[in-house]
Amino acid sequence: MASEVPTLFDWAGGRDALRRFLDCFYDRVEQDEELAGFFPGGVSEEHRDHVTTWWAEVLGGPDAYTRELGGYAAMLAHHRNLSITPEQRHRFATTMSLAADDAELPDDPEFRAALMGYVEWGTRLAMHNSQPDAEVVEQAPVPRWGWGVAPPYQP
Ligand code: HEM
Repeated sequence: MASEVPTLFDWAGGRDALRRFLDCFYDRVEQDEELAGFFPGGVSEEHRDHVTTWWAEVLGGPDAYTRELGGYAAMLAHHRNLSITPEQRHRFATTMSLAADDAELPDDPEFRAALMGYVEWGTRLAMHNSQPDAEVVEQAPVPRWGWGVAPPYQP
């Protein structure tokens, strides 16, 4: 039954696992010649914490980004005018895949396909919205990502 399918948040291992993932990611970003320039002085504790809260909500956990951190509009505002290039977007996305390995997130094909589906979607939107002349959707709910076509196989 569909109601028995776990959320991606629970499958990942909850907030602690997502924080581990994002720490591995931003530790790589800080050393990356393509991406480090976005975060002068390094990626702050506050940034790591806020982005973890975002990811938790997207993957089906608590909706704290919406309730406490300004929701979609706040996230959007952080990306405006960053002028992300296709090369930077690609590096960002592939670095997330490496960070998922570093953090030892579940490596079943279904989970990783769903995770990287969101990364591909999110980075393309971030790149679009970051262009100085972008037409953007200012108000939208925080997305809720699911398993797509391949939930865990449960005989
Ligand atoms: C799946 C894709 C992405 C997600 C989920 C994401 C998530 C977020 C969130 C939630 C924030 C706001 C944090 C807060 O509330 O304090 C943020 C800020 C930021 N993001 Fe992203 N982001 C993505 C893609 C990108 C890309 C592709 C880049 C650049 C290559 C980028 C660069 C930044 C920067 C520089 C900030 C901080 C801006 C500031 O503090 O003014 N993001 N991101």
